[in-house]
Amino acid sequence: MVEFDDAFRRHLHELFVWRRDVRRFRSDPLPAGAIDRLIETACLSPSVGLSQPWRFVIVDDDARRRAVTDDFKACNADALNCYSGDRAARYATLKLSGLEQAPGHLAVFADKASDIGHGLGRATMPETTEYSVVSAITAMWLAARAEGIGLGWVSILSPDRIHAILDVPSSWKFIAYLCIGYPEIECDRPELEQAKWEHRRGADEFTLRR
Ligand SMILES: Cc1cc2c(cc1C)N(C[C@H](O)[C@H](O)[C@H](O)COP(=O)(O)O)c1[nH]c(=O)[nH]c(=O)c1N2
Repeated sequence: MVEFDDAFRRHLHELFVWRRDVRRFRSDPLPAGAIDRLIETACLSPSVGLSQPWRFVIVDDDARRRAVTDDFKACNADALNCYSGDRAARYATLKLSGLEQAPGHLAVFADKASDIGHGLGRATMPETTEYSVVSAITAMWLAARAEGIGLGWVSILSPDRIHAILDVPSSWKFIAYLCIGYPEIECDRPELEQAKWEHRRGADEFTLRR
């Protein structure tokens, strides 16, 4: 039996406050096995029917990393075109990936064809497969921060292109491309808030009582 005291809870809250989406990485390499350890922690996450649908691809190959970065640049240029005026000018100043600096690249997929878990919990809500994978990424994000490692989620990518670049089974649905490394700076405020793109709102704005 493990118990968690007030000091631990306060510390854990600090972890939530100081977890950041990181796009600016130092060039120092990650310690050997760091990404594997984060994956092991992610595998402790809840999953629908204990299906563990997460699939991880550690991307070390330079050509593949360059192809992903090129896809990001193309998708980000398209995204910029969706804005106009001041919003477009502001979007153009945002740094929205650390793909070129991060020492670690990790792609995460959900295996939609796996029968692990025997379908429990998925009949009426097949999307719970993807939800399970997202919960694993969140655990990894926090575990990384606890080790001083930053993680940045990149979704400005074309899933079909990522599939082709990484040559993964067709039943795997692309969920996230993660940049992993030591952050240039630590901050308790989201970078998009600092850039005045959006501000973080309080829980009362998102909570109904019935
Ligand atoms: C599903 C998903 C997808 C993305 C993100 C997050 C999530 C959950 N975020 C990070 C996002 O911008 C960030 O979490 C918020 O701005 C809040 O900042 P903190 O995570 O609190 O630092 C993100 N950030 C970015 O720079 N490029 C991206 O493509 C994405 N994509």
